[in-house]
Amino acid sequence: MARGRLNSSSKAEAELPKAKINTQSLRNVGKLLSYIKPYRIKFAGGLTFLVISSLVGLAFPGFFGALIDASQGVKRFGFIPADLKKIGEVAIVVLFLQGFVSYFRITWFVQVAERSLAAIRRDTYFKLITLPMNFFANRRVGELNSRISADLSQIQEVLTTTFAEIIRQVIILVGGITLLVIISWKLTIALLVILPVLIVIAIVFGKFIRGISREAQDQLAESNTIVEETLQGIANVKAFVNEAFEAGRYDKTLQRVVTIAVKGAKYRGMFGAFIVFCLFGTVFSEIWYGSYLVSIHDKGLTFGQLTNFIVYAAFISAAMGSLPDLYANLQKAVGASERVLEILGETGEDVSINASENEIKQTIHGNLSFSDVHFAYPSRSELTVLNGISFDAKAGQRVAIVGPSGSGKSTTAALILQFYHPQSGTILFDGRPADEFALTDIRNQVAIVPQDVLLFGGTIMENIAYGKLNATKEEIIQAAKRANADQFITSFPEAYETVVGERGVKLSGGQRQRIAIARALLKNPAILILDEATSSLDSESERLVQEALEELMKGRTSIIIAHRLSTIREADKIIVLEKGNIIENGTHQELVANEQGLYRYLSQLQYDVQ
Ligand SMILES: Nc1ncnc2c1ncn2[C@@H]1O[C@H](COP(=O)(O)OP(=O)(O)OP(=O)(O)O)[C@@H](O)[C@H]1O
Repeated sequence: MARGRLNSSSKAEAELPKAKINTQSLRNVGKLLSYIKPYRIKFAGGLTFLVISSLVGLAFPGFFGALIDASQGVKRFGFIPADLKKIGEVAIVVLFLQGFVSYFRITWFVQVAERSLAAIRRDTYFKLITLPMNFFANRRVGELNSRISADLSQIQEVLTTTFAEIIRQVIILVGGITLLVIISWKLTIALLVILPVLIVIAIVFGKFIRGISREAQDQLAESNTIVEETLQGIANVKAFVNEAFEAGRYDKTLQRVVTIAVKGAKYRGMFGAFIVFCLFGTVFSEIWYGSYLVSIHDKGLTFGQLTNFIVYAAFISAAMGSLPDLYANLQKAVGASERVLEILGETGEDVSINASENEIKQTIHGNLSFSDVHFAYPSRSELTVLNGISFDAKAGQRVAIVGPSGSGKSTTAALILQFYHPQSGTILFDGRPADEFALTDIRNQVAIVPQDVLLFGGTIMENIAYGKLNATKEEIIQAAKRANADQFITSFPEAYETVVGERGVKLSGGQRQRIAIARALLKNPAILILDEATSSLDSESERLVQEALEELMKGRTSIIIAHRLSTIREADKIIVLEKGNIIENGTHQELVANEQGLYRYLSQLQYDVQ
């Protein structure tokens, strides 16, 4: 499973799929071009300079011919004298202008592309993080990540380079052929008969060889996966004494890489021989025929014209050779744009990109009710997860939700946070339906201490401040003290500046939980959801976490998703869920009194009922 996933992502990175270019797909891409609009003047300037620099680039070899002819006393163009010095002076002015135009063309294009791309990146990222949870249920993170990296980089390449290159090469191709015809139509016909055939063969052959090297790359990725897997699970490999097995497995894939690479090398060699023979053969034949035309003085060519011809022929062969790759790049960018547009077209949640607009407008005091809530996850609509749930939590009360795994406890929490919306029934805050509140008002006044606390790569200080971004240092330290976290934090040499997360210090489960509690304390919510960790902590850590939780729960409505029943005896109300139904409801004392009840049974499993 893991291997398949890793492979497919490395393949995706190697080659983005191409899309068909038609009016519909171009119209779609046109929508992304609206990001260029603010910079349209620069873009138009860049385009104009591009056309000028391409035309000048095309005209420049004319000087070579003129120089050679002038050296032999032949005057090529009426407007350029047959004087080496004068030709040199004109050429320097043209070169200077060309440099000037090229500089602005490149910097302007890159400026426009970088700025518009940053705007597209920002919008895509913002859209992604404000999309409803359900969107993420159906997609893999890796896939979404590639939208922001690979797809947008492809669009960027087209905007910065490919687009300009296509225009330049087309101008060179059309202009070059026209000039060739003017110089010598006989040589041009000879060239145009051979060149396209050669180029088509070269492209087809090149594609075939690329296919083989991609196959070798995929195979190599497969072998890298083995290394990754075994190193990650090295303890397993050693425990089962499977070193020899893994080495054999790795060796087998390496052999396959070598076989494919050797096969590729054979074709590559043939390709090289073909290029040497045919391409140089063509060049030789052209020069041979050209020299013959020069030798028959009356209807023939001048030396300068032959030189020009050779240079232009090189230009147009390069243009013909590069266009297929450029076109393929364009196709990939069209595909990438369509995928990015798909995300931009999704409907996001009602969250503003301006933090000031997300501030609390309506205060919630902490009364929470579920009224006949029915819910099924949109991605699995056939499975009813909550089947008519109704309960009340008055402001300041502690309500515990217990029940077997899969009974719908976490789903209830997700609904309180408005991650999903019930198909029927209502969730009420202070007696008013949730949809009468701004989404951000609800989420700003509900905090969750999750089972598995995710710390971001950054300092402990920053991680606690995630609960209130504008918190002062004193507030953060105060929250950490109340969460029983200050002591362990200050025991690190860098205290609050200690970097945690993937590249930093690893914190224990209990320490991470206390950071999460400090975060929630800073947020100071009216309603608190505690998703109790399933894995138990050692008793000292447990005591510290429990104390911190007591501090956190003070004075606010707390919904406790409990796995260990010992922690909820003092709850004002315990709701017992089974398969999405509330089957029991009452205080600990009331529920253990029910001899046939599920709660009593679950309690007996964990400890003796008292
Ligand atoms: N994102 C989701 N998409 C589809 N189905 C889901 C999703 N999350 C949970 N479910 C399903 O909903 C049901 C209830 O899951 P939920 O996580 O609410 O149970 P739980 O009581 O919290 O379980 P546990 O104690 O194991 O955490 C399960 O059948 C689960 O498979």
